[in-house]
Amino acid sequence: MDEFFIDSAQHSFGERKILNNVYLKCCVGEVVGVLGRNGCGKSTLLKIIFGTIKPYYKHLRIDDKIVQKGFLSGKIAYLSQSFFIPHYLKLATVIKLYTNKYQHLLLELPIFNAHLNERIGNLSGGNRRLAEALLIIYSDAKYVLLDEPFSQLSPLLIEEIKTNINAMLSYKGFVITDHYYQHVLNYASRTILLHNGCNYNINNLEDLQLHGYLPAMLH
Ligand SMILES: Nc1ncnc2c1ncn2[C@@H]1O[C@H](COP(=O)(O)OP(=O)(O)OP(=O)(O)O)[C@@H](O)[C@H]1O
Repeated sequence: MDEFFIDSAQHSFGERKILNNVYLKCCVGEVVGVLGRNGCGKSTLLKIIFGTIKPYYKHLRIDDKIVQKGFLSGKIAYLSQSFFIPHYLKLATVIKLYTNKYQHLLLELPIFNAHLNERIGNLSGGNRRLAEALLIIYSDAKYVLLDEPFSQLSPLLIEEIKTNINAMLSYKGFVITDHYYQHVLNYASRTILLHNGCNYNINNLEDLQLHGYLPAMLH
């Protein structure tokens, strides 16, 4: 099966229980949205899947194989909330370092082409965020976890992210967390909400109100 899932994810920081019993599945060809209030554990969940947080318990399967840390399988890539590429590297160098199979697609992108000889630290904050997101989207990994990919981006760059995810959807599955909930709800194939350490399926704004993510009198 071309899918990964994490089941029964449980994690606490000290006495504070963050994830109680969380399930998340992602197939190749779909974009799964993950919403939730600040501090509910979205990044923690993605880091557990990627393998940089060791949870109290989890069952992680990638393409029918039980896996301890996602990154060790080579099939999971994770875009964190903070910049991860050294500021002094030129974009052209970074593309060669971070991509392989889909490198030619990335090099052909007009938005990248204009900046190839620039150092990544000299790009505007939004363009740097976009560049890092595109490197992860076009990485070799089959499943891509994007932690707030739309934050700092103007509407045109948000569309650029979506266009490039669409371009890779036949090869990959994507998980996206973001507080731009309308973008997530409208764009994702399906969406879950993390709340009180558990996951809930979300179909519309009313579901988000029901679980207290949105104020009741929004519309
Ligand atoms: N290393 C850590 N040590 C202790 N507490 C932590 C640690 N990392 C995260 N936390 C706490 O765990 C909770 C969940 O954090 P997490 O970053 O997963 O939330 P989030 O849903 O991604 O939030 P946001 O939407 O604000 O990015 C928060 O209360 C946070 O303060």
